[in-house]
Amino acid sequence: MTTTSATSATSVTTTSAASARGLTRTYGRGDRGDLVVHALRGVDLDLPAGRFTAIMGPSGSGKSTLMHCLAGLDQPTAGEVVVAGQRLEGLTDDELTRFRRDRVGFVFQAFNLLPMLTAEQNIRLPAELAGRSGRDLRERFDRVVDTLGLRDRLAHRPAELSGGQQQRVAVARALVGDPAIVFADEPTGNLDSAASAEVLGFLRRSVRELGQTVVMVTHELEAASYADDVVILGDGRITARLAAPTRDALLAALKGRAA
Ligand SMILES: Nc1ncnc2c1ncn2[C@@H]1O[C@H](COP(=O)(O)OP(=O)(O)OP(=O)(O)O)[C@@H](O)[C@H]1O
Repeated sequence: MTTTSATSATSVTTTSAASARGLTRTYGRGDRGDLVVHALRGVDLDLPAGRFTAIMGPSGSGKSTLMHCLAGLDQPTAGEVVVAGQRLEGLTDDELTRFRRDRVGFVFQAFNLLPMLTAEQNIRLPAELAGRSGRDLRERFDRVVDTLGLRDRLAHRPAELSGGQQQRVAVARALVGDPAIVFADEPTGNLDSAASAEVLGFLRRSVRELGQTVVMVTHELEAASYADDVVILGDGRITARLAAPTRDALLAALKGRAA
């Protein structure tokens, strides 16, 4: 551990946007002679609401597995996950689908916009599928669109937008349903540095101005520098947790030594 570790309490508290206790994910079955992979080895983590947290670590350290378990996209082998006060263990597939639709926003490396829909239709679609409508949705839509600077792009289809603009549309889509937490998986992986800076700046604004909780997996030091907190994984465990780290502190923690 380079700095403060995650809390060592044994049961999950529900005041965080997301918490994990003893989160373990193993792939493969040793009894068939397969290679068993320990993707997560008992992770304890609390992600405070209203903050921007980056998850970093070497390839294969468990970042995506952690995010998928927290987002209800993967089932842990053992341990507890609570997101927005909801314990995920024991939920049926339908309940998990509803939970994700209603409480979680996603931003992926590939923007995953529907090509035949305009930016506005793409942004509204998940909230409308979740049955939201009326003044609350309109007000939230306006706030998100203005925060992301998309007002003059709403009638464009994805093919008529730059990569950075498409990712801003994807961020708006994730935010418009007012989710308890937004998970961003390498959101700048397909963007050049100018577009990356723009998208990261908007993610940070969504935290500052809309009170959003954002968790982002990234390989990029530059991207992590936009976060309030950085959690570093190594071989399925948290090896460091840093608040607003400098680039040098982050590099040192990634290399497993004090700055
Ligand atoms: N479905 C799966 N079946 C078997 N092994 C898996 C599966 N998913 C992930 N793993 C293994 O679990 C470990 C953690 O993988 P994970 O994708 O979470 O790491 P990561 O830190 O996100 O890596 P990267 O930065 O390369 O995306 C790796 O050893 C990976 O090969």
